[in-house]
Amino acid sequence: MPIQSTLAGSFSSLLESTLEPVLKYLRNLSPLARLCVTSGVVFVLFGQYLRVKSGRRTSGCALASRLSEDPNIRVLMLEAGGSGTALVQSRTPSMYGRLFHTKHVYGFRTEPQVFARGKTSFWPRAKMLGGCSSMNAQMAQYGAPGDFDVWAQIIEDDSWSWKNLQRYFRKFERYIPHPEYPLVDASYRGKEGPIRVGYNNHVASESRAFIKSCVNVGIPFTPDFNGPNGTLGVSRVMTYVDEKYQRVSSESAYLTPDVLGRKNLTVAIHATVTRIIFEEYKGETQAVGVEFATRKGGQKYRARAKRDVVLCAGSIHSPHILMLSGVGPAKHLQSNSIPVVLDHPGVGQNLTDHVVADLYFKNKSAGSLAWLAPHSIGDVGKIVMAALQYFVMGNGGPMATNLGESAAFIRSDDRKLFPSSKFPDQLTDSASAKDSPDLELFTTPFAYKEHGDILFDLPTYALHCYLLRPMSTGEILLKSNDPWQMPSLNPNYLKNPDDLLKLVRGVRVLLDIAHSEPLSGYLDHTCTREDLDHQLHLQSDAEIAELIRERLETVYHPTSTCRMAPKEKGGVVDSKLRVYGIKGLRVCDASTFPSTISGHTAGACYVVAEKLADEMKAEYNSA
Ligand SMILES: Cc1cc2nc3c(=O)[nH]c(=O)nc-3n(C[C@H](O)[C@H](O)[C@H](O)COP(=O)(O)OP(=O)(O)OC[C@H]3O[C@@H](n4cnc5c(N)ncnc54)[C@H](O)[C@@H]3O)c2cc1C
Repeated sequence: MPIQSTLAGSFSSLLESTLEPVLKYLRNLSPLARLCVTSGVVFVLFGQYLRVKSGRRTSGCALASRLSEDPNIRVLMLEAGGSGTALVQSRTPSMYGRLFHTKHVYGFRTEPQVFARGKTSFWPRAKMLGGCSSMNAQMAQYGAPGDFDVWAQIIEDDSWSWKNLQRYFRKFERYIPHPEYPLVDASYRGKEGPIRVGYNNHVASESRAFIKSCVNVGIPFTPDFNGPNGTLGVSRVMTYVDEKYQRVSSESAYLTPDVLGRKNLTVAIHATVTRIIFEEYKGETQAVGVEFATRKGGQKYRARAKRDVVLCAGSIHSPHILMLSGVGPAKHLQSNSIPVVLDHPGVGQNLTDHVVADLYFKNKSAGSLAWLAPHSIGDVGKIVMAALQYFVMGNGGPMATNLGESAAFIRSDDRKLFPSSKFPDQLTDSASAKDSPDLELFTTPFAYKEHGDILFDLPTYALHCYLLRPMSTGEILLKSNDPWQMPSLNPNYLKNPDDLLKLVRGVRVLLDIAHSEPLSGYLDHTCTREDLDHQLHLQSDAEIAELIRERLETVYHPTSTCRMAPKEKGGVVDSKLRVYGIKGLRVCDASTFPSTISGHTAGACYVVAEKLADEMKAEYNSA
């Protein structure tokens, strides 16, 4: 049956019969959740246009907010989790790690990584409003200009080039000038966007010293990683932390009470999309809605869309939902007893993730924040004082650290840092341009293992090196056709040998930095403990490579599993983020990145959503 007539003819009864259990469910939510979901909005699902979006995440909140600026566009957003802004661990910049093993997070583990000692890697992904922007490290570096020019080349559409995306970076951003950072050219930063960025986070003296030590080993200072001169250099990291020292997430910025008060926007939480519903119309397959449930084994609900279903479920769940719905590699779907709607070999492929190797040092100054995980009465005292400063006096302090405080973006073929006499190998250049980096070095005010599960019993400081342009890629596959069983994740870390060799270079330069003044003055290089890295510079490259394999972890940036690229090149969506071969179905999140970016992924997620919102509004209004 044609979609238009279904909506025109029978949508009110559909609303009552199909969604009454959800309405009942919504009425039974806790007061806080009620506020988030209903907040003056009536659960109305038809109008001039109807969209259904699954998930309310980094990209999803931005898209829903922008689309619903147009009163003619009706938006229903479905999110598997609850509110992020309601959680103190999300709002407080230093506390996001405390969410990792809670019900607000999907605690994925990768398949054993054969090139990294067969270890599995923990991949926390947010299950809450705002998605991973509600629990990320708040580092606001958006990648290098060349990354987006590569995107434009891959998808053969110049609207994705750096030059043309500038207006979207400015559109989401509201830069808060900071007296300590007068060198930033504020005229280059966005002024009126919803996402507040600036330098309001707490920074340890060691992280300031890191910047000077980097300059001393030959890495130039840059005032702004997102400035007109590109991203190479060392600096303090700009953050998604506001003037009140609170996290700025996609939820807090885009879903304000005003936005939630719009009559044409409905946000439902604890609503997990289990599959997309398709219908055949005039010989074409069309997405007409989604099926969702509040829990495994619970009642299933359906919501229909008049125009588009937009998946914003992130790099793991968007391909997962597509495959569960019959859109993916045909043989793989069949082997999981899923009827094939469309053979789409690219779905779940091209999984690309940034990996990090951590170095641990004993901190001999008073600045270490290792006491945030207390080991003594003295540590507890420090926590109490910090909590008073942050929560009672409201003036920030150590609890306002985002942990990733300073960073340097470098190239592994920089001959000043890596002279050919010591590093003779010619490694494949995977950077996006000659002035784009392939390695990031960053600091944290204490050392940790296993994503913070294991801490040291002494004051520490940590340096980290991560690979920005890995050449190893992997895949996401189904484990079964059960939507509640999480898929298999295999990023194939270090499959390409050059990835490891670049990390070895990164670790080498980190060790130089650690042994250069002024940072070296903070670290106790006389310490010989084997679980610390004060003697690591004495080891061979082969030994360092083994240490990297052992310590390798995700930096939480999986991308490109529903890649925007020509279909014959493994693309899943076109340059308007439409799934090839299916009408009314789009994807809008990090899964669509044509290739990964040389930095932190949240900014590009906002850009993708801002751009799509503009294009959808224009498209609908001209229809
Ligand atoms: C610990 C951590 C630290 C990070 N640090 C930084 C950083 O410092 N700077 C930076 O720029 N980036 C950082 N990132 C990465 C960045 O936050 C993500 O790349 C970005 O937020 C991804 O956005 P997204 O829209 O693709 O998906 P997500 O933000 O992951 O959103 C997906 C959403 O979909 C929902 N969902 C999933 N499945 C379903 C379903 N079936 N039905 C309904 N809803 C569903 C989820 O609950 C979630 O809300 C970090 C990420 C993590 C996890």
